[in-house]
Amino acid sequence: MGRHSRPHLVAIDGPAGSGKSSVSRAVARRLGFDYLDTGAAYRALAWYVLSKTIDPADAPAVVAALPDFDYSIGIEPDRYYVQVGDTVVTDEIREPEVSAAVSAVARIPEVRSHLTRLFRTIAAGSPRTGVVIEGRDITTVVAPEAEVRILLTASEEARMARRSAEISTQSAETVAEQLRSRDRADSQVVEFMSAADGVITVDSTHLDFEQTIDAVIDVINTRREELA
Ligand SMILES: Nc1ncnc2c1ncn2[C@@H]1O[C@H](COP(=O)(O)OP(=O)(O)O)[C@@H](O)[C@H]1O
Ligand SMILES: Nc1ccn([C@@H]2O[C@H](COP(=O)(O)OP(=O)(O)O)[C@@H](O)[C@H]2O)c(=O)n1
Repeated sequence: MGRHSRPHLVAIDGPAGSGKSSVSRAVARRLGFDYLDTGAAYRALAWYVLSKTIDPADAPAVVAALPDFDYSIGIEPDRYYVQVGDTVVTDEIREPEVSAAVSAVARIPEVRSHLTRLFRTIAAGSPRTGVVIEGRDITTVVAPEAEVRILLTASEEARMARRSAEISTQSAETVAEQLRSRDRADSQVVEFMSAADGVITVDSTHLDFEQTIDAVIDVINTRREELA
């Protein structure tokens, strides 16, 4: 068994509601890996910008706020938290106001390069055998060298239904419209609707949660055998 007999990085991209966070966390748990949710950092930055009453569309003002953006995240699958400075924002970053502001900060190139560096540092600091990293540009920009690269997709209908089942404070139509408009804005900046070269697509439209975890584990095991 060589040093490369196990994948160190598993990169998972996909659109909103495809199951990236929940599936990545479950896969990490099963493998004894850490789990890095990159969307949380974009969300936390959007939360931070709003808390400073900065307009998320004011790119120079957002970039000027980056040096003071003191971010931390729990990467153990069972100790997930998101913190900015001394404030725990794990729940706040899922609020509709943050979801509505996040694409504006995510389209700023300096924000992307700043956070990309941060993600690489966090992943490199993991004491575990491997890390599952999940987002929109992990397979292409953040960790294109990852041993396993997966695009997790699901039909728009399935994704909207899953997300609206989670959010009880808004109507299904509102949730769906917000998700569609965020996907549209995000896909102008990064390509996550089709798989890049060497990236394996897992379509979860007709799979339940457990079946999706199994499908991702199968892809990882197949790659392990190829690399062994
Ligand atoms: N294959 C699946 N079948 C049904 N529900 C799923 C499946 N995968 C994920 N979910 C559920 O869908 C919702 C959205 O998943 P989430 O992991 O938050 O997606 P993402 O991180 O891609 O936005 C969650 O409630 C999750 O439990
Ligand atoms: N690698 C990433 C991850 C997230 N993002 C941005 O962060 C937002 C929130 O990501 P998320 O993964 O928490 O979103 P959901 O798909 O879970 O709703 C996305 O809508 C993108 O604007 C990004 O640009 N690049």
